[in-house]
Amino acid sequence: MNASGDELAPDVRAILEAARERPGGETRVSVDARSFPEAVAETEAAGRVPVIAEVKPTSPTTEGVREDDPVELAREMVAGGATALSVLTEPEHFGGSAESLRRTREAVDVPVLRKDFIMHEAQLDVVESDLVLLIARFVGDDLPDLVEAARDRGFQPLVEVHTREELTAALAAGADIVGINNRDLGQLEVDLGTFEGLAPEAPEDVLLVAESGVKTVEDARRMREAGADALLVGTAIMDGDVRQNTETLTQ
Ligand SMILES: O=C(O)c1ccccc1NCC(=O)[C@H](O)[C@H](O)COP(=O)(O)O
Repeated sequence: MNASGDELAPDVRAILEAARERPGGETRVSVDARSFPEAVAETEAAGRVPVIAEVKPTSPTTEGVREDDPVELAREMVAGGATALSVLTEPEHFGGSAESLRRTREAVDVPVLRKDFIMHEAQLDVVESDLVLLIARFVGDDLPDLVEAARDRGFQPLVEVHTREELTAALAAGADIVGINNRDLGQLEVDLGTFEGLAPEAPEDVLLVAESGVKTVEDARRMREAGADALLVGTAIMDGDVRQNTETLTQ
């Protein structure tokens, strides 16, 4: 696997370089995590679509910055029916912070994903969350150790993949929550066909999250029909009334 940064979009190379330099926490965290699989099952039982709504103030592919208090946005997303939240903690390219995550998790009772570009173990110790994102392409051969290190701290690791090779690596590392990212980190292009192509390769007992590019109810339906247990949605929820947008996608 390629963790070197070759063939990545310039924005992604910059994200990766900054991530490598970012310090970790000084004290090992220990999390009493809210169960994401249980939250998904409860949403399904209620006949709604499990959505992880993302508090994403900005990104390399978004115009402008949303300056609202992340806690207020998060509350609106939960009121709109979000099963879980994703909070960006990457500061330089996504406008996130560990403090936003800490405050948000305190204010809601749904599971919260820490959305960042974690490169080494000490970076797991920056802030508590229920789920933590590990990107297979970025961490390369360190993936099994990072999955174990995350679980040792009580986190539920969400391992992100984009290719068959990365999916194989995620499963070999013991991942049981896998995000298939429709956004290609090489060109930053989004293709919902990525999820459709890879989802059948995952075992039944793996919880599958369709990440990126879900904009409409039709997109959501398409991902669910392809086997998505949950959807991770940022831009389409952040653009306008976040409560209304979440309600529309979770119905
Ligand atoms: O969203 C970006 O512009 C981006 C650019 C470079 C690397 C990663 C990026 N996004 C990370 C994500 O995984 C998305 O925030 C997440 O899947 C939600 O996607 P979307 O609903 O399309 O905003």
